Amino acid sequence: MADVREEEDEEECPELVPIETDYNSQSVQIPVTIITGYLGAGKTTLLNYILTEQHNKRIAVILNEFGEGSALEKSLAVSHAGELYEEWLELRNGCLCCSVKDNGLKAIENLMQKKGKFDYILLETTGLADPGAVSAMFWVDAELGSDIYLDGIVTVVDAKYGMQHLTEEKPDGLINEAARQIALGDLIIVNKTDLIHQEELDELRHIVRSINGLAKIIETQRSRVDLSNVLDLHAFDSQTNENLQEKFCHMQTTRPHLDKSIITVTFECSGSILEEDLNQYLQNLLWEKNINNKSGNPMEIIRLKALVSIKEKTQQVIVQGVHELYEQEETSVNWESDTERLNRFVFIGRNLDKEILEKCFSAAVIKPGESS
Ligand SMILES: Nc1nc2c(ncn2[C@@H]2O[C@H](COP(=O)(O)OP(=O)(O)OP(=O)(O)O)[C@@H](O)[C@H]2O)c(=O)[nH]1
Ligand SMILES: [Zn+2]
Repeated sequence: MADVREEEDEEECPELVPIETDYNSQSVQIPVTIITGYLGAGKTTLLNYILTEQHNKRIAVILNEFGEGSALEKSLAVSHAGELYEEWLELRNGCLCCSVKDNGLKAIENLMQKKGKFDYILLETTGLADPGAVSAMFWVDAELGSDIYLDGIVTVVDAKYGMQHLTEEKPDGLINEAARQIALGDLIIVNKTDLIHQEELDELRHIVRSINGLAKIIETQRSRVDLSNVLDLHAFDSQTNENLQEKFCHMQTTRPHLDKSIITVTFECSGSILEEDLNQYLQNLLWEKNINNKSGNPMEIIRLKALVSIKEKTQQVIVQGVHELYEQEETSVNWESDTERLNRFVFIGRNLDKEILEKCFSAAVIKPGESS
């Protein structure tokens, strides 16, 4: 990594080269951004756009074909029958590309060996993939976790067909893939706006927001989006803390728009919680699934973010969750005073009931002034 930088900066006076802590630290962590979205929404168009834009990064692109029988149409990919993954291609700006057939982890390991050659990974999922399962790859493997981190999930929505994808009924009450992809997005790109009228666009935007009350929504044509909106989002680590604080102020619980629809629920609750009680609350919700809504249906959490106050900890703790996986991380931010500790939660999922979610958490909280 250092060699690459030196080559680049060869002509410059060394004293003027800014010190980037990332490059100086022992192990450089490489961010991975997952690009998801329904079939044909504009994911590859977005990848190509990112690669050709000015970004001063060496980007590795992984095209992910988990479980898909059909051949990739990608002009970027090279096909070699019978091989797990395919040749690396050199792209513009020294970027790299490879196509992953089955085992995402293997491909990333392969990538890691070439780590010196790039500093960002973009992973395009197939249109029907559950980005939650893909993002889990970066959470379950601790060793990998030390080299790569999940930066964010970008969901591309087809402005013309998005509504149709979202309203499609699934058998046996399964979650609609298009809705799940929106629920998991940290950034949602509503693409192909050239193909629809403003009123349709407003309606689609409204539905997207009703599903995900947390994500930033951007409208595009040909997936042309300012790269600062896509890369380095830090959506899954404690650097989001400030960001999250600010977002909470604007965010509210959304109302369902479609049948069995996915919504966002937010709430605040003051006080502190014992770590074991927090784990119990999250595990009841995510693992046991024994917290039901008023109709008796278990709540299904797809995405969760929270800022919590753990008893005896001076620092704010951030909780991140995707489906059954969750993680707590201490932030660098201290609580200002013991009396003003405010826990804040965002849940995105199905069959959610704000009142019940809040009540269950609140029951485990030690209110200011109370002793445990
Ligand atoms: N009219 C219009 N067409 C677009 C726009 N963006 C992309 N397309 C076209 O839509 C088609 C699908 O785009 P891709 O980028 O391949 O979509 P994808 O999500 O990667 O598709 P899959 O990988 O097959 O799921 C291509 O023919 C693009 O040229 C847009 O903003 N407007
Ligand atoms: Zn594609």
